[in-house]
Amino acid sequence: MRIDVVSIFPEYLAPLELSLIGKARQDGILDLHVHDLRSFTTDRHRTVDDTPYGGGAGMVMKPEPWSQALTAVAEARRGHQGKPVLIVPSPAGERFTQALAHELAGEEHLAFACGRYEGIDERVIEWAGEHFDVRPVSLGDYVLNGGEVAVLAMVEAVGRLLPGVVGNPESLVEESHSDGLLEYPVYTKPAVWRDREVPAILLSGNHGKIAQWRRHEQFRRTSERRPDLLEVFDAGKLPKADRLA
Ligand SMILES: OB(O)c1ccc2cc[nH]c2c1
Repeated sequence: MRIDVVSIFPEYLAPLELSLIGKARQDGILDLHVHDLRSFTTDRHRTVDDTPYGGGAGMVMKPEPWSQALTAVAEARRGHQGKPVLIVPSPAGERFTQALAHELAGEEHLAFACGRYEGIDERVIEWAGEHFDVRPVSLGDYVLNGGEVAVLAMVEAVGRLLPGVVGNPESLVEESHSDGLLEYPVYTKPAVWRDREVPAILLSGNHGKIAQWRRHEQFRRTSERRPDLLEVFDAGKLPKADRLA
């Protein structure tokens, strides 16, 4: 299996040189490549983030460096069958489970996009679908500062399932858990990127409507990706009007 990881902190992935995963790499079972996102920027300051449209705290990762990095990753496997899987660690993703680890262990090529700040411009996730089978994935319903720790966990969970990695295959058994709503999508400049526009409401300056839109997006995403979470959320008896239209 080939694995590519894109991060602004490539040194965060150093632990993958250790222990069973490190040995799997030495044995040629795992072919791991880590890429620094900043090497795909073109400005003097190697800028990877900007302010969020619609306001709010923090910064959002710019789309263009990501498109350059992910294009390079996709081209590394040109000529191979099917689209590689792109895992985007995110608190707003499908839940990572042992079943998913087993599914991913059957793939020829996995790519991981490590977000930071408030996340990656949502249009990158949409665009990447042209080159990858894109899977936003959450380790569980808590928030880290970026995707790297999640990648370390997932690479270990998947790598250990590959034949020849753990000494005794009998020892491969595990579980997982969850509650709450998923995050809304985030956007930053430019307002139009590769013919994809930022939702107009986020440019309106109407903070009430923006908050309403973001709440709706949370329910839309949770309904699409984590319906199991809605049952837990409804236990709080939220008025139906706040639900999806
Ligand atoms: O909790 B997480 O899995 C996670 C993943 C990516 C980002 C980017 C900014 N915060 C993040 C948290």
